[in-house]
Amino acid sequence: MNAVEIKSLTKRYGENCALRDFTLNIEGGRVYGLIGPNGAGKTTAMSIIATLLAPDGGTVLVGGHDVVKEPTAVRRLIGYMPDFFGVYDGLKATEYLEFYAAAYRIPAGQRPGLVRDLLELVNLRDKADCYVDLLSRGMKQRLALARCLVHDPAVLILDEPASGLDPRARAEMKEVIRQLRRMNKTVLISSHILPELAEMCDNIAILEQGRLVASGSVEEVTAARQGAKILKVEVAERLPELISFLQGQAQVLSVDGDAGWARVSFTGNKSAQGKLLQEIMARGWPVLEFAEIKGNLEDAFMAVTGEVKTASKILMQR
Ligand SMILES: Nc1ncnc2c1ncn2[C@@H]1O[C@H](COP(=O)(O)OP(=O)(O)OP(=O)(O)O)[C@@H](O)[C@H]1O
Repeated sequence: MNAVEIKSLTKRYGENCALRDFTLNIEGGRVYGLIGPNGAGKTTAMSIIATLLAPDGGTVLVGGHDVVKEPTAVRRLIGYMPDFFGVYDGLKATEYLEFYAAAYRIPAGQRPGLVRDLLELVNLRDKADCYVDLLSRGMKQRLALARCLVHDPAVLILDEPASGLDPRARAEMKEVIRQLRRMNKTVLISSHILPELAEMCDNIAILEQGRLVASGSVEEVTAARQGAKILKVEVAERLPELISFLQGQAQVLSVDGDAGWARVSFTGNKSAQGKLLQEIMARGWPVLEFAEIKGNLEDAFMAVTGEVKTASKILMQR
């Protein structure tokens, strides 16, 4: 059964269309990653699911309840962690969670046990008596996640929970999310940290300029992109010139040279790859490496988003 059903969701901010006909079904008990570059519409989509923002069109159902018509029922089912949040000064971690437990009308007798369990879950048991404003950023993020779990929601909406964390804090956050999956929670998590999302998520959805451009299991999305392989072309000199040359070639969707070599999104087959290599060599570039990079989530992301940019470029040229 789908825990969240997003259908033809549209949201505009004035002239700016932040979500365009966005449709996605999120199966119960699974972890979904929402990936997209800055401004893709991830926070907008999550705010609508969390009943904090009204859509301009389309529907979102959480546990069968409409976010616009039945916000109270939806709020009972979800825990939402925004990408930016504050913690109250002068409260200890335990008091902070007890405050939220009271707000959710958890009976007073149950609160101490619940708070202990939540602190245990997010690995903050030894910080129970620490003032929250003195916790590290990673600890605050985990405490905020514990806060989202106070009312035992079935669905968690986590907007960039690992942003700004160092590698150790990210690993700890990742472990908590794995634990949520074991607890059979449905989790929608947004991030820019693609390889980490791949490890944590069952499924991914890629948003670009408010549109869903790919969704499915990590493996499916990667396989679907096989039509657009990523080639690594490394040359000893004249890289900018090579990039311009490649951009003008048939079957090249996009070229990125940020890593010191050309990352080419290429739709041709093996023989077309061979021809491309011959062309490059015939023009005198000293080729150090010419290889197909095995697909992973990051490549899929690059290929997909590159494709969208290319598509928009083509449309604009018409
Ligand atoms: N309150 C607002 N008023 C006007 N425009 C907004 C508002 N919030 C978001 N936008 C615009 O809507 C688009 C989508 O923004 P959104 O924050 O949803 O993207 P995002 O994918 O979460 O980005 P990021 O990864 O940078 O957080 C952007 O173009 C953004 O500038």
